[in-house]
Amino acid sequence: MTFERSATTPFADDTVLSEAYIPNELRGRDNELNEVSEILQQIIDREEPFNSFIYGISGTGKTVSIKYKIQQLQKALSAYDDVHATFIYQNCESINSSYQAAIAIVNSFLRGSRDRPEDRITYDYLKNGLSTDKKALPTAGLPADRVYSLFFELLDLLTYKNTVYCSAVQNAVEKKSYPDLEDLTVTDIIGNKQSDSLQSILSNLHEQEGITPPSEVRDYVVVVLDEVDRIGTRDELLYEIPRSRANGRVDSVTPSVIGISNDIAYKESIKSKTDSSLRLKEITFKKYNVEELQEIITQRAELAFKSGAYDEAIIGFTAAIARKNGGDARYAIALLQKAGVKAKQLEDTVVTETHINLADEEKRRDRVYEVVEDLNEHEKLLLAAIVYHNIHNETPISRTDLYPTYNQFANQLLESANVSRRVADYLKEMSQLGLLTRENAYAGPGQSGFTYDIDRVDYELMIKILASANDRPGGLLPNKLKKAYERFINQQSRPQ
Ligand SMILES: Nc1ncnc2c1ncn2[C@@H]1O[C@H](COP(=O)(O)OP(=O)(O)OP(=O)(O)O)[C@@H](O)[C@H]1O
Repeated sequence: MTFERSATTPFADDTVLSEAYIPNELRGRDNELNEVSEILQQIIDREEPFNSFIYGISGTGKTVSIKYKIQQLQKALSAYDDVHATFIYQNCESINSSYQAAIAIVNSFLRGSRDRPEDRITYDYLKNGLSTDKKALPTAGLPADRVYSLFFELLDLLTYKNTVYCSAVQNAVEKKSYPDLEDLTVTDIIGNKQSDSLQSILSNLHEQEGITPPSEVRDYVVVVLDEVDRIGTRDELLYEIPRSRANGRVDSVTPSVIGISNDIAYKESIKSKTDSSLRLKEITFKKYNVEELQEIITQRAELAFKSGAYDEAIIGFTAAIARKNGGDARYAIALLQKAGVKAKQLEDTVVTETHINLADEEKRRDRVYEVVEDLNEHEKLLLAAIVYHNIHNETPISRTDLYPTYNQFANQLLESANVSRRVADYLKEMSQLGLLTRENAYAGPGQSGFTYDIDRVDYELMIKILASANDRPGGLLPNKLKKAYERFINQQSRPQ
């Protein structure tokens, strides 16, 4: 097969549907954006910064709003030469301790600064200023104290003097070619070299060239810890960063922190730990309603698709689906992207509700797959038991009626079963994950209060996942369920 550009692609620019894209305007977040502005405004005003904790369920625009506001602040800061701010963004999704987060941040500077020319000076200076000559810190093995000292050393180095100023002086020296300063190094400029010629040039630069002297600039460092709940509740950077100046761990910069999380339990744990000295401001991002989702979808669809390549009806349709999924803007955008790909595969020139439906189905299947894969062995077998009863039209089913089937499956495949009380916890958890539906059906003393059911369309998927579970031959698919499923399929394919 040779490659040719598809004539039927509906996309004008699919990059606007990627997670990295930051829209020019954020819809439906006026209150939240105003609150974020309030914290960042302190920096423009050269005041003590607020620390903040941002909470909201998944897809409510927390990350994009922070990035958007930081971009705006950075632009605004160019008008003020007496403030300098460095923003560090760290996603903690795959990090499980403050220790690891500190290492990741130090390493992103050690590694990243070399790749970004504008940070070259920072890197040169870091090399001289950080008390390590490693190109990257190992992710294990260093004592925690050492890691945190390096982390705070790094924050303390991220000043105007070490970066913008240093590079302005170097440029000026190069332009004017001062022969006796040809071998000038970063460290010389920063002030360790007290030569008269350097000092007179510096004062000339301040007066004649309008380069602000470092003594007039206040330095801020804002550390954004996204998905901060992942780093757990011990030695938290979330508390250490705001206190680092008072504790003497830094003295050149004023650090602050923005923690972001969608974990309600973490939010509650923060509340109980914070005291007023932290100046920790909590901001809650509301779920999007259908109208707000429509605005977000319209904005993306207009940029992503060619004119006339989507049916207007998909806007409301997609918004309604996303609202049912917890008002999740990420889900809505992912549906647009998948629907566009579906239309292209089917060589349809217009993206319609049909493609959105196909995309939604595929995404739901992917989600079920992920959730089921993460269940423990006993939960998987409970699921197997419910599928078994569902095939026999015996659901909704109570825990009491379900238990013997689970017990049999678990004894056969795992050689032991959990007690009924534990099974109740599993069932509750699985309902919360959206795998099972749970109905209150109180049937009198001694009876289980709930009944459970599962969505019939997912049989094939469930069987597939169970059969490949836990890397064992035959997986966790009980024989009895396998046979019941095969009979069910045969009946379905028999002519009526
Ligand atoms: N108001 C908005 N306008 C435009 N796009 C938005 C808006 N809110 C969210 N999005 C988009 O939706 C997606 C998810 O947003 P974001 O990552 O900010 O959510 P989140 O609240 O941080 O979610 P999580 O808790 O899962 O990390 C991103 O692609 C983002 O650009």
